[in-house]
Amino acid sequence: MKPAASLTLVGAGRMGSALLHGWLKGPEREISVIEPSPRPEIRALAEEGRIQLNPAPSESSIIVLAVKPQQFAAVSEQAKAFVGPKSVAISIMAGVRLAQLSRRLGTERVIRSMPNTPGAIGQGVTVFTAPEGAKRTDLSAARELLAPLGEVHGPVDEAMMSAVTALSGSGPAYIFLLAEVMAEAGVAQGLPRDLALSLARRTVEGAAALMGESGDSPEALRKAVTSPGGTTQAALDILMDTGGMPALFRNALSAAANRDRQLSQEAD
Ligand SMILES: NC(=O)C1=CN([C@@H]2O[C@H](COP(=O)(O)OP(=O)(O)OC[C@H]3O[C@@H](n4cnc5c(N)ncnc54)[C@H](O)[C@@H]3O)[C@@H](O)[C@H]2O)C=CC1
Ligand SMILES: O=C(O)[C@@H]1CCC=N1
Repeated sequence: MKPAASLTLVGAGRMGSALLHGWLKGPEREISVIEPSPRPEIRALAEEGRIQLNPAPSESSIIVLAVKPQQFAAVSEQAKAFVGPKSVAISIMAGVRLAQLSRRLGTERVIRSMPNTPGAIGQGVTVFTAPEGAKRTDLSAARELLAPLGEVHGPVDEAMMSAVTALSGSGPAYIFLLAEVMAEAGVAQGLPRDLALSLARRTVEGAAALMGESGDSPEALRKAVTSPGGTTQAALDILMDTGGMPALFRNALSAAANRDRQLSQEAD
């Protein structure tokens, strides 16, 4: 089969590798990976001839930037060598704005996106934004590239991206923390650690799967667990009290969104 348009991934860390694995399951295409410290699995893919690792620069149809935002200024000098008039650059970096991508990469054809780690198993959600007047082909390239990670929303107004990052980009960490602290609280109630961790994990996994399969709202599902005057109500009276989860999450998301805005300033 004829390889599709060439694709260059810059940075094959946690998220870059997740993207790469999705692409390798899709239609055949020429994929280059720029990564100074490749993981063994990336080296193995290069040895199998499925990707080209650290090739000499040449114009690529699509360049995906998956390095840390703090590395972007330095990396852009290198990445620019893969960008030409026929290229579209898609960033998954937190904080780095469309205008900064354009300026550092020397092209107007840029897309800013925010995926999340469940994308590694195709269960993620990604939101993207694009400059006004972006080519339809660039928007569809972004949708196609991000689809292996799961659901894709966009293009949205760029002003939403800090909140998106705070909610769904960082969000999986909040859920993992929930499993951790539920397990610790079970230990405090006298359960053996292994059993507490296993109950917390299965509860988070099962609740997420039920939410997905039933399609019911989180609120309806919560109410279905809560017998009036029962045990759940006793716990929720604490969790939903002033200073409880609603206030904590408002503050936490505000801190994450502010950090995203700070990263934008640092990328200047
Ligand atoms: N981890 C997450 O949950 C999410 C991360 N992101 C964004 O994805 C980006 C990458 O994050 P992670 O994958 O977590 O970080 P990571 O640290 O796992 O990956 C970054 C990779 O970039 C490589 N790198 C460093 N200098 C390079 C260079 N000059 N050329 C090419 N590659 C270079 C590093 O060796 C590393 O493998 C960040 O900008 C982050 O904001 C976005 C959504 C979710
Ligand atoms: O923590 C971070 O900065 C990145 C962006 C969203 C998830 N991880």
